[in-house]
Amino acid sequence: MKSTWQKFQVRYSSSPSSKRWIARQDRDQFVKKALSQNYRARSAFKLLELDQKYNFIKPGSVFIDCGAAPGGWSQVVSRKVLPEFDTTTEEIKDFETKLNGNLIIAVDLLTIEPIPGVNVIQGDFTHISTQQKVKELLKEREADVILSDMAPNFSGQRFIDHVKSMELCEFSLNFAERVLKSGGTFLCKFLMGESDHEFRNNLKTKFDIVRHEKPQAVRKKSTEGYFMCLGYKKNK
Ligand SMILES: C[S@@+](CC[C@H](N)C(=O)[O-])C[C@H]1O[C@@H](n2cnc3c(N)ncnc32)[C@H](O)[C@@H]1O
Repeated sequence: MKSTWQKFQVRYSSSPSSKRWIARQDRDQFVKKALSQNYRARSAFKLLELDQKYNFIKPGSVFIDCGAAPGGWSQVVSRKVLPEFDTTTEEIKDFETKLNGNLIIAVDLLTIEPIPGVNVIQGDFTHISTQQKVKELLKEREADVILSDMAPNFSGQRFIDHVKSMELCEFSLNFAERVLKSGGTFLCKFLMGESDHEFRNNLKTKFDIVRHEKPQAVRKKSTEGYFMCLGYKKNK
């Protein structure tokens, strides 16, 4: 039986650009690791590396994963805090009690195939209506961890992509300020450029620790970076 990746190769391997993309994927150690460990995206290894360094994915917590499709990061969270869900193939009975206080919410413009223990919302995170759906799922709880791996559709123009990416960062920070608990964690992807230092300075007024990270799974030539923010200073 063919894997999803093999089926993709058969369907999309005709144009030169897709051939180049497929060749790059074939050489990529993180694509291979993702396939062998059954992660939907190589980006899972970015989150795994950051969690290994900062240990912020802890059981009994509320996680919001913005820009979650196809679901690699939510898989990482689910596997760590709900390991028993990952191995079961049976229908999970008594679902609520087995969540052990964990609440994982994944949001994306695109559809996300179900992930054990993860609540999926399809919608634009920059829209109030989508954020409202997240708040409804929170049921008055505050979030321990807000993740944003949101990326704009790439225009190929570095400055434009940077600006759009910083806009998404602003939206996720704005949301975080409303639902993140004191001491909470915020992790946000951005594309480096002229204004990221401004955003970083703003983050520094709101969190005890703000680090610029570039995990190994980020491609060398990419301008992508992450702001890892720990210790949210609520009401400051
Ligand atoms: C790099 S991918 C995320 C990969 C994901 N972390 C994973 O591990 O599978 C970026 C995602 O951001 C989503 N995105 C971009 N803008 C968005 C928005 N305004 N609202 C919700 N999702 C958005 C895209 O649809 C895309 O799926």
